[in-house]
Amino acid sequence: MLTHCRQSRLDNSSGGAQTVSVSSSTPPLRLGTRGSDLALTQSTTVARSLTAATGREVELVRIRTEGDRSTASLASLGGTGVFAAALREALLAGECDIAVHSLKDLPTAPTPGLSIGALPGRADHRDVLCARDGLTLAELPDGARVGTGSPRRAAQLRLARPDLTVVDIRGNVGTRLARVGTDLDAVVLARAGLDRLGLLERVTDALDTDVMLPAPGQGALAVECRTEDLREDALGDPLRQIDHVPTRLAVLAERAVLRTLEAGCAAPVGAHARLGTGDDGTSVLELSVGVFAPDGSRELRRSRGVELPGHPERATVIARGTAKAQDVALTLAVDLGVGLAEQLLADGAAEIAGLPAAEPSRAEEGGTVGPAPRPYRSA
Ligand SMILES: NCc1[nH]cc(CCC(=O)O)c1CC(=O)O
Repeated sequence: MLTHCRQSRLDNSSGGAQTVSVSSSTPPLRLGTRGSDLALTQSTTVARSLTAATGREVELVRIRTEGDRSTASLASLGGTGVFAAALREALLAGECDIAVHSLKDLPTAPTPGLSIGALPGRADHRDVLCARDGLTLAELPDGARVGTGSPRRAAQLRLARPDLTVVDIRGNVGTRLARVGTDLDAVVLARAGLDRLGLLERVTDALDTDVMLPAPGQGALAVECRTEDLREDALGDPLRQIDHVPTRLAVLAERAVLRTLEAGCAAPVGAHARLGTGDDGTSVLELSVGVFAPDGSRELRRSRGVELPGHPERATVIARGTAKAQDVALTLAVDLGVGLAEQLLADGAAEIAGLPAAEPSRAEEGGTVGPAPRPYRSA
């Protein structure tokens, strides 16, 4: 199932990344990546920031996945994590040391032996419309054809514009964009992916969360590794250098929603959390969740906030040690997501979104979103 293709190391690569030569006794970190443009861009970004932060050389190892080969719609592939599975296999087989995933494509169930060792600062979380002739969502003509393979986006498009024809499409970002102005009037994509690919000029309308709640974790990258390696400074230190606490708190809450609803990345569920400042200067984590009937006939939206101790938004690089404030903040973030999801379930979310009747469980809490809690500076 896995095919590998060694790529040249990142030092001396063009693009202005700062790389530092290291002694030949330090082996490069091997970063497993899918071969799509988006995956390679994301992997290269993480590789460069690791090298810039630590001087450690990073080598890309290409892994081919089922998700890349299939031409079936993501909805029809059914299972979550088609993209992640091969990278995880390669990590467990020792064929690479770290793997970069789009967090939103990563199943919430923990993989024994693997952990998310770093969550770099998140890019823009929003979905955007790329339409012909610069059209916004409101300006699309009656019955316009809009492409997406995501039941979450399809449901919200139908809610916003019941007249639209939503077309189930698949393929990489470039393939989707190429259909705009030919058989489609527009497609909906993640702004983060377009940004990474240098394609922001194709955006004709940024969809705010009141119209289009993004996928939990959208815009965030996850760096996964073998849990045992995380305890070694050789890997643990570089990963801690690129970890971003506000991102970790936000996506913990969002993914706790998904897990509690027992929903996968293809479910019609949107969530977005952000760390803000309350009236009195306190840190507040605010979470908005929506579950949608796939046909756009119903929606259920709820928001909730929680005050966090200290000032996690100021901590971009985590120091080693223990701090009670961080344990408390991470727990509060998970509780926020679990609590809001339980409320949604009580209000009928499983029926509306066609989810398996979920039994709330906290057993897996924290399992895939990181190693042992580490402190932020709670000044
Ligand atoms: N499901 C595919 C996928 N996975 C991650 C991104 C973009 C980057 C991100 O959302 O983090 C995309 C493309 C898209 O949804 O437009």
